[in-house]
Amino acid sequence: MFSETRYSTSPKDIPHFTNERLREEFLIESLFIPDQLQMVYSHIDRMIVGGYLAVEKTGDISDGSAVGTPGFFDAREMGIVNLGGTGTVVVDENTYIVEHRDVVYVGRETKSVRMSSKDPSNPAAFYMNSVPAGYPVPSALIRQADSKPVTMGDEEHANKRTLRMYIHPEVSPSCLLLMGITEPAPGSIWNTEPPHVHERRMEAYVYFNMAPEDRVMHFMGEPSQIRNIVVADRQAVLSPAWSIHMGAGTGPYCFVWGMTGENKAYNDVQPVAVKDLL
Ligand SMILES: O=C(O)C(=O)C[C@H](O)C(=O)CO
Ligand SMILES: [Zn+2]
Repeated sequence: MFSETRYSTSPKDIPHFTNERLREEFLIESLFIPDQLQMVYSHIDRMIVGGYLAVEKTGDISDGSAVGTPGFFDAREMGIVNLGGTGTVVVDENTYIVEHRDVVYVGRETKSVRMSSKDPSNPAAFYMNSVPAGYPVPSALIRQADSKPVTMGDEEHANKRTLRMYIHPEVSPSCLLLMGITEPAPGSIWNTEPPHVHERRMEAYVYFNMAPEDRVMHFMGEPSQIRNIVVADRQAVLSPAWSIHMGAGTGPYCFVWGMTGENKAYNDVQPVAVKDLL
């Protein structure tokens, strides 16, 4: 089921990494291959990052042998974000019509998830984050209109953006998964400023709605050892608890952020002033 398994990395290793090694550890390049479920198992808080580009076939997630339980969701929850055209997600007996930027929450003890597209010429692109969950929460469709928007930053710093919370205690509950989508305002290029670390949670990003020729310069690492990863459309990045994360795009972009760890306290973060980055 997993195209790759990634193990955890110590921040002490980062100064010794080549660019290739940095990309190998933290960048996930190919999540959207027509009709092939792509799943990367990360040992960073055991988050699974997945993608399914539904063209002709229906993608199915039910078998748990790869995670060591009879069913995939016997001890896991998942968030599914549609980055593409209209699709359908069937979670056991519930059928959800999922538009671009809608999110489906799948709770622990779900038996099966089936994903398909309405129109193969404009396929749905389902992006997934799945993490261990201690108790079941009912599955739900969270439409963009139901998400909670928060506007941050300003034009002077080119970091004005709208962050939308979807899987979040104030919007739609989960066990330990948090997910949302951030979009910079036209002309703003920076996300997540000031940067921060969150010692008690890891994070994964997928960048999307980018022109093929554009790139996001994603910055990561301990505040005193900043590195960058060049990221293209629909590529994902893993962000360990010890790493800052911020990025600047050469053109318009959006990104999905997903987090898990000890808590769901979105504000349990330690900001780092840009002037302190080295
Ligand atoms: O632009 C932002 O700021 C974000 O989107 C922040 C992420 O949600 C994040 O890093 C949450 O910890
Ligand atoms: Zn963060």
